[in-house]
Amino acid sequence: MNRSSKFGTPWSTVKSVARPTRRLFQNSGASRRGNLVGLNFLFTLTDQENLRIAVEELAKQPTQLPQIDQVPDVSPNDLSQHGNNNSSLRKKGNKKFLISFNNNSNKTSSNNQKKQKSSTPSVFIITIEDRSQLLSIRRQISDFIEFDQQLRHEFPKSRPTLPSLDDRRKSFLLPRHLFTRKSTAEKLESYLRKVLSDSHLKSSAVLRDFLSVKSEKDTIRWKKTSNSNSIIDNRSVTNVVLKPHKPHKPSIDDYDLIKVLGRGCMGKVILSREKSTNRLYAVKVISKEWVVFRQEVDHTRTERDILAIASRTSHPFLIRLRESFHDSNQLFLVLDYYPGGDIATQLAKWHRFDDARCLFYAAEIVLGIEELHRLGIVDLKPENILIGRDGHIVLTDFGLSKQFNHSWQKTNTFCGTAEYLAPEIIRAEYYTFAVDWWSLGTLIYEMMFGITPFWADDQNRMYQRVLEDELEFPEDIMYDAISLLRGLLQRDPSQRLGCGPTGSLEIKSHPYFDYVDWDDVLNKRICAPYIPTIEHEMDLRNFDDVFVTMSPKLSLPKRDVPVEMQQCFTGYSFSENYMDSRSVNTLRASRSVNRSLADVTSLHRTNSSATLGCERYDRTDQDWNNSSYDLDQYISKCPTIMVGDTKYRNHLYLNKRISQFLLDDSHLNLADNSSSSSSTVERQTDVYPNS
Ligand SMILES: Nc1ncnc2c1ncn2[C@@H]1O[C@H](COP(=O)(O)OP(=O)(O)OP(=O)(O)O)[C@@H](O)[C@H]1O
Repeated sequence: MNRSSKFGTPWSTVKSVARPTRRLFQNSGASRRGNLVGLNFLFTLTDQENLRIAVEELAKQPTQLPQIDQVPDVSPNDLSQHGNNNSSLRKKGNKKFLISFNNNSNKTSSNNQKKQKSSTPSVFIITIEDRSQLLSIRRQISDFIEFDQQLRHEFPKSRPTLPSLDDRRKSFLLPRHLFTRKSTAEKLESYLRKVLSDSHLKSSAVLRDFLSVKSEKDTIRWKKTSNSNSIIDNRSVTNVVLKPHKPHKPSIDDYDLIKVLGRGCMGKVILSREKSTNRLYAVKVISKEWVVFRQEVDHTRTERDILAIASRTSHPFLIRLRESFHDSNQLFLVLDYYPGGDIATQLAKWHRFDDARCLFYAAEIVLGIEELHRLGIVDLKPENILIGRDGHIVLTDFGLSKQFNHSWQKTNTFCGTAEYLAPEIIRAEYYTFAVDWWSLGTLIYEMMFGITPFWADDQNRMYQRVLEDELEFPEDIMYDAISLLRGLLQRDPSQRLGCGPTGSLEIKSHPYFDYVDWDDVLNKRICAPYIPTIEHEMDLRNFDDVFVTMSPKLSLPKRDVPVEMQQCFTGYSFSENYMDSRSVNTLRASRSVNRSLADVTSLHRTNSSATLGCERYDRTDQDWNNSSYDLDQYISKCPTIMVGDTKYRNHLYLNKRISQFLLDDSHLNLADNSSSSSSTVERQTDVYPNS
């Protein structure tokens, strides 16, 4: 295929250089030299038609063997000497041949040559062109593999798979007519095309990082804007004056509000369509007026922080926050839309679930809670479990720290999910991750029997029952289920299932889950026993009519939020698209330093990824550098949790400690730390300047 004609790009100007590029993500000296490295190709995300992509393999550099005329002449006598280890030359006509008299060295040398040949990595030139820019970067296969792994981590659900890049075996196995030999470059090209045509992937930080300028050979050229005929401005990127990129500031105007899906204490959740991508999201709208006058600022900030932390990990069973922003009256959380409704609505419809459904949901919820605990988050609200189109669930709406408040009675008057509260919370004692295992026990009980174990008409009576009453079961229940529920609904948290030294493993290895392959659960390889009926995109039958018939319009505030109170919401904005390379690196680093972090924080169940939310919290905050006072104040207001024998102020405090630890490069032993952090600082100042 003639790529020049296909893309109209000056392929002839691309020189065949077969030098291996630096490893991707590994910022070497060049990266610290200036603002060249790390520069992004800001291709027009919505302008797919004008996006041109090409991948071409550079000719391999010939293996470096000694030049024939550099090898010294050897007398024929030398050839007869046995045991001569040195390579010698024999003349044959005009030609000279390299001969070795030592079998071993002969082998080694040819092995070395082979090795050298095969270890010379292929280098691919990726060219991407849109209306205004032309990107030309060099990557190796290993870079693609690393990129694919990053995507796999960030987007476990949907992403194109990196093709098998070695097709030799297939060529023997497949009949000839079925075997179409695609070059590696073509395979990589179609892989990249798929990535770039996925609206989520193409705006991800991982892709942004992959397509950024990493070495001096990588270039971005700007086309002359006056001429639409794809004329490239020949100035190299190094001498173009770089204007800081100001990302689009998200607002509710980016969405068409369609229908109300639900309503809670905090506000409405509205099914909305993002105008630029045509995708549906659930936008949670919270009135600032309500937040301020009900003194719920901390709660709303905590919710946003926890959502941001959870979004980082792309866990299959945790809701994903796409972005958050605010205007003068409202706060907005843009979440993935789950069309199957929530478990509460399902229970209202079916009253109780069959055994298979209970086991299926229980297993997925266990993994969701496990992940929350790994992130240092407690306080799961189990009634907030949403069902996806495929029947799998996600946990949402976690992190309302109202349940962490010491003055719990006061919190309770605000909005309660009292049925799931663990006895230690009701007794206003310090509590640990154990509270979530109690809540899980309550939820499984409810899914099995259609009623919570200590249900009562009157809330106070319910608390009393939670603290005192015997746990009762209907007669026809399986022994394993009874044993699991007794274990989870232990009043003494230290005796509760899941709270021993092996943590959640205690639950996962309980006989109730005997036939569960946890790896299959995590990878969603188990078919959901119930698939919600959804006939078309706008089918809202799984949501309560009471909400669906409400007006999706944003209501105007009855009174204005005082100007001085507006600053409470500084830094509320978040976008998953701005997870910069620092965060990616930190995430990678966090895995490698997990053990030492656990030592530092005495938090055996918290993983340092918890820092990411805090990092975002810090870094999206425009005035963060001057606002450590605010954070301290914020932390001081946060309720306390117990982790082992240590008392902590909520997860943010932990995050801050771990963040500081991570930011101290000496612990990390990462080559790319210093440079990546500097690029972050550059970029962070651009994020939502007015937020
Ligand atoms: N991402 C989503 N996809 C589909 N429906 C959703 C989504 N998020 C929320 N909902 C619906 O909206 C309802 C209310 O949402 P949510 O619980 O987050 O609001 P809230 O104001 O925090 O409520 P709460 O009173 O529990 O604090 C949910 O029960 C669910 O039915």
